[in-house]
Amino acid sequence: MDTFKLLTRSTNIQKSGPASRKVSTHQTPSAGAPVQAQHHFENGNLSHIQEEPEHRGTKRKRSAPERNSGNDIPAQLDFFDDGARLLVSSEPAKKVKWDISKDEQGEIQKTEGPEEKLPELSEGECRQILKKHKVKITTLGEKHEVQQGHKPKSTITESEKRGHKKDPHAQIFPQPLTSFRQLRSKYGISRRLAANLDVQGYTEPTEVQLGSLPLLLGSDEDRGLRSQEVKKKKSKKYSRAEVDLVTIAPTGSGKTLGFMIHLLNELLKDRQASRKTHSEEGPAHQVQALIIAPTHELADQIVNEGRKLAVGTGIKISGLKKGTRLHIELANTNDQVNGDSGDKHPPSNEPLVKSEILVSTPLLLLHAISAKDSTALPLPTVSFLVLDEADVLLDPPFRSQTLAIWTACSNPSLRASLWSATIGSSIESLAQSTILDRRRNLGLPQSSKDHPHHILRLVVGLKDSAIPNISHHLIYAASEQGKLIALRQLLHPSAALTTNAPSLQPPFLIFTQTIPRAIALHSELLYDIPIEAGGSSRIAVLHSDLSDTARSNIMAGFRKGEIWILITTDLLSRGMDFRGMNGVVNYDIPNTGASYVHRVGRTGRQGREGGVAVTLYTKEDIPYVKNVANVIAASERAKGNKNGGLKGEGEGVQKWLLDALPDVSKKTKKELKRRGVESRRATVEKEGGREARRMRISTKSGYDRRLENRKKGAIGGSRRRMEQVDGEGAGEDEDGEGWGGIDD
Ligand SMILES: Nc1ncnc2c1ncn2[C@@H]1O[C@H](COP(=O)(O)OP(=O)(O)OP(=O)(O)O)[C@@H](O)[C@H]1O
Repeated sequence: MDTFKLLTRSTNIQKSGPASRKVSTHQTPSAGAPVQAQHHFENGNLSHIQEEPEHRGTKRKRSAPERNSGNDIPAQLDFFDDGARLLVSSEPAKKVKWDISKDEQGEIQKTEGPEEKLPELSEGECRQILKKHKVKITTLGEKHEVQQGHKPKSTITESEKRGHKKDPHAQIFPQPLTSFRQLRSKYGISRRLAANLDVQGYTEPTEVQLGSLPLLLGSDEDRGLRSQEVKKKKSKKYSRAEVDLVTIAPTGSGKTLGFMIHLLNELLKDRQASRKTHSEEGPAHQVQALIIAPTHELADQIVNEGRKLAVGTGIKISGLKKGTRLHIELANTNDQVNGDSGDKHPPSNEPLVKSEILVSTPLLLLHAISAKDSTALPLPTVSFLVLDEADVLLDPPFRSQTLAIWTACSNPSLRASLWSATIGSSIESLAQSTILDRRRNLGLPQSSKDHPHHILRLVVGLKDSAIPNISHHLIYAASEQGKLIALRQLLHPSAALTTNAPSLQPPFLIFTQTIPRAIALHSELLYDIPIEAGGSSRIAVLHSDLSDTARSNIMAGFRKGEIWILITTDLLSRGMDFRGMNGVVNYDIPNTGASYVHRVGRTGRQGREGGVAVTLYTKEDIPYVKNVANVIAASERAKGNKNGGLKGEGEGVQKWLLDALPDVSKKTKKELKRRGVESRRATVEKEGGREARRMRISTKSGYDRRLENRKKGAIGGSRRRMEQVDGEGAGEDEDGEGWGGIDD
């Protein structure tokens, strides 16, 4: 089953270099055009950018390794290529040699190749590079000391010219990160971390990393918030970035790596600093960074990714387990409640969770820090809070939990960063006010020259839009039965040859609106895969009503390629990174435009071409489907498909359809977001079951169903009668007397 092993992003920590990745020669559709680290908006890569200033006559000495020319991808990133190509194209001479051996203290002795020492780019060059990669960074919140010279003239307002206060939403142009080498040469990340990045095959930053890492790792000069002249005068000492960051970047663009590099670097620097000042480290493995994610599956994935980067650094990353308490007193209370003696956890400075980075869902973490009266106990050791999929975490039902955790982070130097492919303005404002209120409540100074604090927003590409490198199909299926027929057509390998249906090869995900619908669809499709191909074991259903163990077994099966088709709810719509995912089927339309963006973003990751997103809709969906149609049209426009996107037959959204679909009112949108299409929630108990019958997932006619039910009833009845007879006989001995049990 090598074909489907492409999904494996996780389980084992990679020990060897990218060239030794097990690659398949099989070309799946989503292998498509080769993978590029930067992909979404720029056909070229950074080599173009680096050439440009030279074209314009700026002399720049570059010791950086050459990148593959043109649109050739770095061999390390071409997960679908065959081994031969990897051997031919990887040029060992140009790779940094990280000959790492550990000494007794776990320190690294290494031999490094040449480090990339690029001179500072001028403001114009920064602006050009960021623009080319559609990276836009603005300051939010407090008034900032933005250098007049750092602002494009066109954005300087009349009042600013007259010397009034500067626009708080000014665009800034930080030094972009044009290669991962700069992480070491310019931002001084640890050698081990740099080596781990190299081993994992990361050489070229993606757009979101290009923009976010200088903001998080650099100084105010690197961020374009203070003139470079100041920097030249000052020695470049380590100082923690006083930046809270809101990042909005497309699905699959590498946000996880962005925040993980930042956290690991900060924690390693902290450790180094505390070694220097106290000649010893602080308490080992104290929780210093929290990463909150909406689902267990995503939390597990983050832990896995983090561990690969943390190999050999001594930094521990773990996922919070059910029932774990973060405070000694809470753990002891638990013991007392459970009748334990209480001396299991004698008061000490030993942390209960021995990890520097803790990843959790909001509810689990809140339980871990909540006292009996439900108040959240403070987390003073936490200096970093990362909200992955921040928009969903700051929306009901997670909002109150997330805010309670945020408030519990009482460390004055807490830095927060929020990441998602979709963050609406209301969530952005909530984040901003939470940051500012928290500072006020802690009595921290507002941003000033001496205590600069910035809230920055980074947007990559078109805000809140679906990635342009997948093909979107919006298919009208009239009724529930029609949807099932359409789905079976998609499942049939020859569908694309005989009809206009898009080609959809496993592995793929199918999303439904509710858990009962996912279960119903699963039992309907269970026997659609021929026995010779693995039969019912190839298809599975995953939802939050399953036990944790069942959930992780299914995830492991899907990642290993044993399961080809996974039916699920929005549980897996966010953050999950399955390599080589060929498609996504929205069996039920998503509740919001953002939900569409995230669901379809499970394919086409890292810029892979060939991913397919199919959305089926019925006449019940017509009042709501414009939400989705608008997102598809925007994505097609981003592709350069000006007419609204009729690229292939049945692909995208045709303009006439977009015009014909009714607009969705604000009220309806709100209701839809909360409940989905109401008729799909109907149960047999309601309305005499009529609506439920209409929305049922089944191809069987009413007549067949009645026959089947009668048959089932008859079988059930006869079984009950048999049991009754058996029951009457049971408990009687041969003499017909009741059994009296065992005498003492
Ligand atoms: N610089 C890079 N070069 C090559 N691959 C990268 C790079 N950065 C990240 N990746 C890979 O890209 C994939 C997607 O990354 P990630 O899961 O972080 O995306 P994301 O932006 O968080 O997406 P989502 O919004 O869906 O959560 C991962 O498999 C990751 O290993």
